Amino acid sequence: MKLDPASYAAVASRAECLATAEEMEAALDRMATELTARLADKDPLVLCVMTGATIVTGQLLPRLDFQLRLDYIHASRYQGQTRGGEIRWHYRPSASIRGEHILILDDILDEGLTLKQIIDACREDGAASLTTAVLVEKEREHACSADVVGIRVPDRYLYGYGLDYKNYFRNARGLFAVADCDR
Ligand SMILES: O=P(O)(O)OC[C@H]1O[C@H](OP(=O)(O)OP(=O)(O)O)[C@H](O)[C@@H]1O
Ligand code: HPA
Repeated sequence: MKLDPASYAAVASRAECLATAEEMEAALDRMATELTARLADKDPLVLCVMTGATIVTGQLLPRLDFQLRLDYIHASRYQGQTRGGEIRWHYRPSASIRGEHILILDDILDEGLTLKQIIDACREDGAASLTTAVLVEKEREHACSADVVGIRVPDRYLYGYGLDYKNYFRNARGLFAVADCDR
């Protein structure tokens, strides 16, 4: 569904900035340092979890100054809504995973159900090792944890840096929480 320009502007005007672009860049720097320590000698296969992880992947990879390869994996459970449902698999690169040191990159760990299913899938497909990294983690319980986290924020509905609100705002420069009335 499309958001009309007036509604788009109203959502943006009511949203609260939780982290500026500068703070998100600092989070990406910290992630790069931690991932370099873990993976620089592993020739990892990086899996970008589509679609939300496109921004963190694009911003993080140039900060990783070592040998790696990039592929993607696509499982989603929000479908443009603000509450998650059943996981839908769109692409699972099973044949490429066996024997590889896998780095799963996602934009957010919320309930953790998406990451848990992706971890289970990569184990089932024979990954040699698994490292997980998320740009944002909500302060709440999760079905699984991530090894590397960029920034931790309160449990509100977020957009920006890859995170969408009704399929919009992935390009927002900063991390924003929508107002309760927009949730
Ligand atoms: O921890 P969870 O509660 O499972 O939520 C996290 C997942 O939700 C979002 O994906 P979404 O299904 O919205 O697809 P998208 O990447 O296309 O936005 C996000 O990109 C994570 O993959
Ligand atoms: O807070 C969120 N915002 C956008 N996408 C999401 N997917 C899980 N949680 C969120």
